[in-house]
Amino acid sequence: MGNRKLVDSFNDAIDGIIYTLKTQRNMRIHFATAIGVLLLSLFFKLSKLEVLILFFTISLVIIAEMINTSIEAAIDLITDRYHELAKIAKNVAAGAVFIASLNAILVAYIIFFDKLNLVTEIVLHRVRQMPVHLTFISLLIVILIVISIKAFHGKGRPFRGGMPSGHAAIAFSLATAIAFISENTLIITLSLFLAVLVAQSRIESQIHSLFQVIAGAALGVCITLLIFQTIY
Ligand SMILES: Nc1ncnc2c1ncn2[C@@H]1O[C@H](COP(=O)(O)OP(=O)(O)OP(=O)(O)O)[C@@H](O)[C@H]1O
Repeated sequence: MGNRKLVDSFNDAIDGIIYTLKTQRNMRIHFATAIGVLLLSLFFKLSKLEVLILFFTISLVIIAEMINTSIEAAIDLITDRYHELAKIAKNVAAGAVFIASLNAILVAYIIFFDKLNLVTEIVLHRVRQMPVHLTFISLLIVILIVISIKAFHGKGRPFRGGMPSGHAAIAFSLATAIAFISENTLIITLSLFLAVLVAQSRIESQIHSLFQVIAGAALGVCITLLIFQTIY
């Protein structure tokens, strides 16, 4: 009987985690980020202490999100009307998640930045030295895919709708150029973030589909890469 109760408690706890994952978009983002960071950590020689800090940081964000969800549910149980105290309770809980997430960004930056910067330099150098014909082939593949899809679903003008997204092409072309010029992980991350924002805004405003944006981004990257391999 005692054993069964323990199993029940485990099941309830896991149900709680699954509920949060199913209902909270932020929790899905935390999970995806945690998986990405853990995968990344496999490629670097982290010390025991660094791994421990990583585990604690990931746990802290997930625990904060779960307590936030729990408080939201408790408040919604008490009232579905506007109440200043309900607002305070929910905002404070959300603030806790925000602090845990900021801490996670700081920890990731401190643990990975130096290691990533070295890898960035090596990767950029290798990509630049890559035989030009490989980039030409990649570009040709992207162009053929774009033309084929345009032939079947052709609509839109070069800078408004249709295939591919011109904005995504330019944004990712600039991000690629910035990567080669700066060779700095932080600057590359920030410029990629801007490019992704541009792409996301095209999808959100329903001017382009995800696929059109990806095609635009691929074109932008390939063309800029070619320029850097041959001219710059
Ligand atoms: N009953 C209420 N009275 C007053 N303000 C509320 C109430 N319910 C929600 N709010 C406000 O709306 C915000 C969002 O609350 P909601 O319950 O929709 O959480 P959510 O969208 O899941 O947020 P989170 O992204 O933090 O998980 C709260 O932070 C609070 O400012």
